[in-house]
Amino acid sequence: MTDKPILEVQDLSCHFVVKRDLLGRAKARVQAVDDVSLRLMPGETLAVVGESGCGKSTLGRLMMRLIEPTTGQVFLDGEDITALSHAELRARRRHVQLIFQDPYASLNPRMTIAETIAEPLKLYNILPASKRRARVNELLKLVGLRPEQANRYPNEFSGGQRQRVVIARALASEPKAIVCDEAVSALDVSIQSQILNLLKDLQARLGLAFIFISHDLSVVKHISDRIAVMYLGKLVELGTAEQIFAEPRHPYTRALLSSIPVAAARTVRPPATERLEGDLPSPIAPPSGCRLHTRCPHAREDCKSVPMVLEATEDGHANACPFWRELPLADLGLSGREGRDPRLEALFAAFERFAEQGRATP
Ligand SMILES: Nc1ncnc2c1ncn2[C@@H]1O[C@H](COP(=O)(O)OP(=O)(O)OP(=O)(O)O)[C@@H](O)[C@H]1O
Repeated sequence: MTDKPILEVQDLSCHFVVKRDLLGRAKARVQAVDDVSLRLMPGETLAVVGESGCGKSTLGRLMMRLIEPTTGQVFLDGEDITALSHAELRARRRHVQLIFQDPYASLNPRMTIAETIAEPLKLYNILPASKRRARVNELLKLVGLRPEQANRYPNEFSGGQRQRVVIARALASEPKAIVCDEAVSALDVSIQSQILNLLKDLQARLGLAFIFISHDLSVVKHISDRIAVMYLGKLVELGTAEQIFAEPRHPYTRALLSSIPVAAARTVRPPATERLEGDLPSPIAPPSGCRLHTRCPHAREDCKSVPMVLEATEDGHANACPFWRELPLADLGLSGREGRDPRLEALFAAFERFAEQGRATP
C-alpha cells in the first residue's frame, strides 16, 4: 500500500431539503451526512457500518458524486472531484464503481450479459468494438462465470450469478475503488460467502480498494481492514477491524456489537450499560452536542453540548466520545460473539445434522 489515499472525503456534509416554504426556501433538512472525513488507501477495505438511516448510502453516493455535497470535498487520486464539471466527472467515474444490494434491479433485463459487461468498455472508450467480446469473456472468467453464458439474459441467472455479472461490469471500467453498498445483503448466506470470497480474491489480484457499506458487523469483520461506525450522519468511531472488535470505545459501537446475536436460536440481552434507550431521533432535528445522548446509557449533562469530533489515540483508533475512558464498561463477551453470524450458525448446524444422519445410515 502507498501512503496516498485513492479516495478521500474532507468535512463532507449532505443535508437534503425535505420541506420548502411558498417562496421555495428550505424549511426542513435531513442531515444525512454531517462533517465526515475519511480516507481509503489503495488495496484497502474500509467498512462503513451503522443502523438503517444513519447515512451510509448517502456517504457512498457522495464519494462518487452521484449526489452533490452541501459542503466539503471528495478527492479521487488526489483530485478534487467536487470541483469538476459534469463532463470531466464522467471521465473520472470509471475509477470508482458502485455495486448495489439488488442485482435484479441493477441489470437491464433487455440486455444480454455480454452487452451489459461491454457497456463500460464502450462508454469510457476502453476498447474498440473488435476487442470487446474477448475482454467480456475474460471478465466473465474472472468472476467465475463461463463465456458460453455471455448471450443469456439476466432472468436466466440466479441472484449470486447476477451479482457476479454486476461485479464483472464494474471491473470492465478498470476501477481503482469499488463502493459495495450492502452488496451481499439480498443473497442467501452460502452465496454471500462466495461473493465475499470473490471480492477478496479480486482485491488481491487487482489491488482494488473497497468501501464496504453494511449494517451487518459480523459480515464486515472478516473482510475489512478498517471500520468506520456512523450514527445519525456522524462518524462515531474509526479503527482497524481488530481495534473495533477487541476494544470498542464509543457507546454506540459497543451497543451495536453487543447486539450481535450469539446463536441462531439464542440471543443474549446485552447488559444495561451497553443498551441504547428509545428510538432513533429524527435526522431533521438531531439532538444537540453528542447526537447519541438521548439514547446513551452513559449520557451526562455535558453530552448535550460536547462537539461530536473524532479524537484519535496514538494507535490511530479514533472515537467521538470524549468520556470513553471513564465509562463503566461491561464485558461484552465478544469472544463468544465475534463472527458468529446467526445465519451461518444455522447453516453449520444444518451441515452437522446432515453429517450425523450420514453417519447413522449404514
Ligand atoms: N434523496 C433524499 N431526500 C431526502 N432524504 C433522504 C434522501 N436520501 C436519503 N435521505 C435520508 O437521509 C438519511 C440517510 O439515508 P441513507 O440511505 O444514506 O441511510 P443508510 O444508513 O444507508 O440507510 P439504509 O441502510 O436503510 O439504506 C435518512 O434519514 C434518509 O431518509
